[in-house]
Amino acid sequence: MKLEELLSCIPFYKTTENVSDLNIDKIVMDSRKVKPGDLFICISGYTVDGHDFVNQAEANGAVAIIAEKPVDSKLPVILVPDSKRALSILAVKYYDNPTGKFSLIGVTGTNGKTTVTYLLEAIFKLAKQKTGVIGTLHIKIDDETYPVINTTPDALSLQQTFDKMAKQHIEQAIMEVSSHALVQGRVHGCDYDIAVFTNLSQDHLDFHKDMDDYLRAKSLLFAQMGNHYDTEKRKYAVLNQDEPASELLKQSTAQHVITYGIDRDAQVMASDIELGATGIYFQLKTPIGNIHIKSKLMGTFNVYNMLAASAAAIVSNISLDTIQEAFEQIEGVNGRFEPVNEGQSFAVIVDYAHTPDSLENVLQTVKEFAKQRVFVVVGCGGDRDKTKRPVMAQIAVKYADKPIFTSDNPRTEDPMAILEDMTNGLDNDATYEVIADRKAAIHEAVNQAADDDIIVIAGKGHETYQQIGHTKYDFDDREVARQAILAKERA
Ligand SMILES: CC(=O)N[C@H]1[C@@H](OP(=O)(O)OP(=O)(O)OC[C@H]2O[C@@H](n3ccc(=O)[nH]c3=O)[C@H](O)[C@@H]2O)O[C@H](CO)[C@@H](O)[C@@H]1O[C@H](C)C(=O)N[C@@H](C)C(=O)N[C@H](CCC(=O)O)C(=O)O
Ligand SMILES: Nc1ncnc2c1ncn2[C@@H]1O[C@H](COP(=O)(O)OP(=O)(O)OP(=O)(O)O)[C@@H](O)[C@H]1O
Ligand SMILES: N[C@H](CCC[C@H](N)C(=O)O)C(=O)O
Ligand SMILES: [Mg+2]
Repeated sequence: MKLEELLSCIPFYKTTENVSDLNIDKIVMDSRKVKPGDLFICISGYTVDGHDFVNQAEANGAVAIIAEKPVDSKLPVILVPDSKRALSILAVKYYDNPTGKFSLIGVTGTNGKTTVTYLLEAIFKLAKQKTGVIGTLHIKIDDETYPVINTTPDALSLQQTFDKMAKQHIEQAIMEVSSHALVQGRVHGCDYDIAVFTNLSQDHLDFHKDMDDYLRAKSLLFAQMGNHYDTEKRKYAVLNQDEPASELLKQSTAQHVITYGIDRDAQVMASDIELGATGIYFQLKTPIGNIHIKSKLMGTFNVYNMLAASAAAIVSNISLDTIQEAFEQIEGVNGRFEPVNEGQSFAVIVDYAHTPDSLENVLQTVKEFAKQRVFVVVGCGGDRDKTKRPVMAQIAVKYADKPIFTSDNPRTEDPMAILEDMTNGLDNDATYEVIADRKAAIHEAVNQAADDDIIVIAGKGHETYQQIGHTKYDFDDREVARQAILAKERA
């Protein structure tokens, strides 16, 4: 591509020399990945500054540099005021605005994003649409999956993925949009047709100043929906009416709003909810009719997830029959309320609850049908929100008969210091165990469990590693639990 044509989307840039004859192969933001002919864009990160790697990009064959401050280079340098902002705009231009070529749903909120995207994928697939999914579990294009580092990828990888989706004729893309991504502009230039909000509760207060700041981050998704009132392709904000935070999101969008809820009057509602030990039943009331829903998912929180997905599906012209059938067919989501069953006489459930609200929801759900004791094996991630640690410990002690505090992903923190943050505020008479080694903690819970007890192993869900320091070691809660059960049976 001609560099000048690519740059036509950027106003008032400056160049150190004339670039009108220059062609670039592709845009690259990591100097280590530059190949001859590439354009290297310098991004100031949280860890390092991409401007410090210009020489490496040059040595790897870059033909030009985009920077937001002067750099020492023999190559032509294009100076922009904000290279992170320029990155997303250039990526959209380079990949020819891929999200204009299919319908795009963005899902944001503290909890439930992965679940809602999974539900929507199942619905659209049943409606015979070709789907693309981007989120915590993977990138999935039709039936092909690719690994991910972030829930929402950086702007360049994102537009590249969308381009791949467009080339494979994806009709409906569904993605999780994290608050980090919104603040960092990773989704600038995405043309959302529908933006879905699940809920807001405490998380990421290491990154966001306070809960207001966190909510403001979420509101960016709704503010970024374009202004199209085209009746052929309406845009919708799907909001949780029972969630006070939705009020600000409503104010943030100029688009149509469709609400869902259980407690307060909404356009898409659930009533006559029955929460069983093997699933949920409820009446789904919508502007286009009412249906009965039967699902193997568990807990009131999953009723909310199904409401959010139903509302987004309805405004995408999916029939109620399809929604009903999709929900009935769906097995659990990978690592969310996932049972580990080796025929043992007690239940083991692996869940991705890593926030106070999700932990409370899961334990409440389990308590509702527990015949005997509830165990919880839980820790908190290192290099993440420290303020959620004592709250999660309080919740564990409140709901579980046997809380066992352990390590999640300690990352660069001392595991014992994280455990102290968790347990420091607990009452003196609180009963719990601390076993820092996660494998040992899971084995202990399994060994102690008697008939009809329930063990919840929370926090890591689908993760197949444990990050200690900068190293990721193989670790899968489900596999470790399975081995523990088998070892107990052998003993
Ligand atoms: C705090 C944060 O958001 N960090 C993200 C950020 O990393 P960073 O700013 O540290 O990047 P950096 O290492 O300083 O690099 C800066 C620039 O220099 C370049 N570089 C670097 C080294 C080199 O040799 N050469 C070079 O050119 C890099 O390619 C980059 O362009 O930009 C990276 C690329 O986009 C992200 O992968 C990374 O996410 C890290 C892995 C992360 O853990 N993020 C978490 C907090 C996060 O974003 N989580 C949310 C989900 C949260 C939730 O839903 O609960 C998510 O969307 O994943
Ligand atoms: N609507 C909900 N409200 C509260 N808790 C929920 C909800 N849906 C799921 N959960 C809980 O949160 C955990 C994570 O769910 P899910 O992976 O769907 O959320 P997420 O928003 O994608 O999380 P992440 O921010 O890590 O990507 C689940 O394992 C469950 O414990
Ligand atoms: N997207 C979340 C995932 C947390 C998962 C939990 N296992 C942890 O490591 O804290 C984060 O990066 O904060
Ligand atoms: Mg997720």
